[in-house]
Amino acid sequence: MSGTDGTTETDGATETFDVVVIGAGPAGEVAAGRMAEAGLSVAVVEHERVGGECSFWGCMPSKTLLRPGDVIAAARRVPGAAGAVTGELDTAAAFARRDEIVGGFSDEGQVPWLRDRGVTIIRGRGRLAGRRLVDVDTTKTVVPAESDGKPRRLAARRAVVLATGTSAVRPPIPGLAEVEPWDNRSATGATTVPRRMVVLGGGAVGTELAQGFRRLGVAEVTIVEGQSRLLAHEEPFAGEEVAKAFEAEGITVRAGRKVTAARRQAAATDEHRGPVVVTLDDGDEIEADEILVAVGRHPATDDLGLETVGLTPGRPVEVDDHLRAVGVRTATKAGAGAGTEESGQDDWLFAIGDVNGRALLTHMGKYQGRLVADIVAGRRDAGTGAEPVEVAGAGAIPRVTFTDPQVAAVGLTEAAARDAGLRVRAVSVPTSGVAGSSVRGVGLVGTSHLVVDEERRVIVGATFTGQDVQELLHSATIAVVAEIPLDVLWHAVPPFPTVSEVWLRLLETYGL
Ligand SMILES: Cc1cc2nc3c(=O)[nH]c(=O)nc-3n(C[C@H](O)[C@H](O)[C@H](O)COP(=O)(O)OP(=O)(O)OC[C@H]3O[C@@H](n4cnc5c(N)ncnc54)[C@H](O)[C@@H]3O)c2cc1C
Ligand SMILES: NC(=O)c1ccc[n+]([C@@H]2O[C@H](COP(=O)([O-])OP(=O)(O)OC[C@H]3O[C@@H](n4cnc5c(N)ncnc54)[C@H](O)[C@@H]3O)[C@@H](O)[C@H]2O)c1
Repeated sequence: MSGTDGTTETDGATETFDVVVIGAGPAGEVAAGRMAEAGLSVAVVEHERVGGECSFWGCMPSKTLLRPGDVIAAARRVPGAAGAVTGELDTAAAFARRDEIVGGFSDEGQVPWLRDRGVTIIRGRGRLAGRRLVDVDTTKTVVPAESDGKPRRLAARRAVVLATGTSAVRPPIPGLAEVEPWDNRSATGATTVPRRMVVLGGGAVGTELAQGFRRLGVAEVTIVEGQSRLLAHEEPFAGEEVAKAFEAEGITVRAGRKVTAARRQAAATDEHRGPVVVTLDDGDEIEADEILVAVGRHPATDDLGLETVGLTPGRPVEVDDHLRAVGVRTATKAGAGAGTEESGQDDWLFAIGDVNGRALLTHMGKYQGRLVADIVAGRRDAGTGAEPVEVAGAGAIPRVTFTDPQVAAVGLTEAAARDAGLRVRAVSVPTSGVAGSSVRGVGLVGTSHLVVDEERRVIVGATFTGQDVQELLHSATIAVVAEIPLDVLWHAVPPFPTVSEVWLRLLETYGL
């Protein structure tokens, strides 16, 4: 098999590209587009919608549904504006805006970005079929009009990139499957709000959607979280502040509790599914109209043909710092006996985005997509000539939970830094203690917090809670990634009156 970059070949049975990407979510899209821009011939195989979970059932619809409640809450904190908020949140208009944002659940708006770059989109379900080979079942697509239903075999000259994402975990709780709980897809795609809702899991999905639905009009919302606090992976104060705000707006938080059983009280009718009752491990029962399960994600590797290259299905695809899959069965070596195979590192299989389990965030998947595109296209570091490495994955992952108050964090928590053996000191100040916060309204809450590596005098973690703190985060991300010494940061003067003056207060509190 031979070919020049930028061309596609077919021998009738096998179509050959430089690169085959499986999955056109944010990670796969970015990787495919950037590789095509570099002149490679690229096929991307997608069985649902170009844009993936984020565009249709994740980031975009969830943030759209949160926005009306956020704006109203922010206006109510501003004397002079508060009195102008006289009506109720218009739930129907919020859902209509969500429908616009998800393009009516069509990917027509997303496809041109790939096609304009010359990427071939193949509708169907992709599966590895051995070294550098991908089989596509073109009957398995939600866009049958673009498929002739015939099986296709694709060969990749340079690389196969797995970007198949995840789906919601449904824990094996007795009765849970039978009550047909909501997951992120049913919740972000809802067209009505239930009167009462139980949310299982107080992580990112659970907290955002619990508050979103409360503000959209759900009368009773209860979150059941197995760990001792909400957002258990963040600094302890973050989950505590979110829980306090939730309780104040009528969301009940049952932390440190497990659901042991679920049942529906009555049989479903056309109009009504009947109330659902969940039993907790302390014997309490909670009755609701819907239960949302938000307890984490399962990688889409169950039926991806991983076993054909020596990897184990049903788990995240482990990768090295160049995003190459670890443990891929290497090709038969010349001179070795027929059928001899060696297990070890091979260089053609990459896994990016949620499917590698490193950081289940759109921006991190896209970052990994850019890195893999550069590696496959042969770009090297201008200074060292080295292959690109995933620098941000090691202790510099930025994340924002879009609750009110928001939780925006990058790098290590204080506990994680200590666990990593660092000698750290943490400082914190109230986010509302600066003039920039006062002009934004009254009753604002939140904390700004830095974790400083005492030996190097650099920031290894930062967390900001409060209203609209998401835009503070990138300054912290730059400080963490660039390892800027505190004494240099002292000369980065925050403008007055902005909330970024918390940086000044934090450095002063540290002792500068
Ligand atoms: C409710 C919710 C809210 C979220 N909000 C945010 C947020 O605000 N910010 C943020 O950064 N992250 C957020 N996330 C996480 C974000 O959605 C994911 O990190 C992101 O979608 C991962 O991108 P991906 O490309 O790796 O996978 P996905 O988006 O899951 O895309 C994978 C694609 O692969 C396709 N696919 C799978 N298997 C095959 C196959 N065998 N053949 C062909 N195609 C296949 C799928 O159909 C899908 O299109 C949220 C998640 C949820 C659930
Ligand atoms: N704003 C954002 O960037 C955003 C928003 C939503 C999701 N996401 C991403 O999606 C990923 C998945 O989110 P998620 O909320 O599903 O998972 P998660 O891992 O963030 O949270 C799941 C929570 O469920 C709890 N849990 C697990 N099993 C339980 C059980 N049986 N009973 C009660 N609680 C239980 C866990 O302790 C955890 O707190 C996140 O890791 C995040 O990276 C990001």
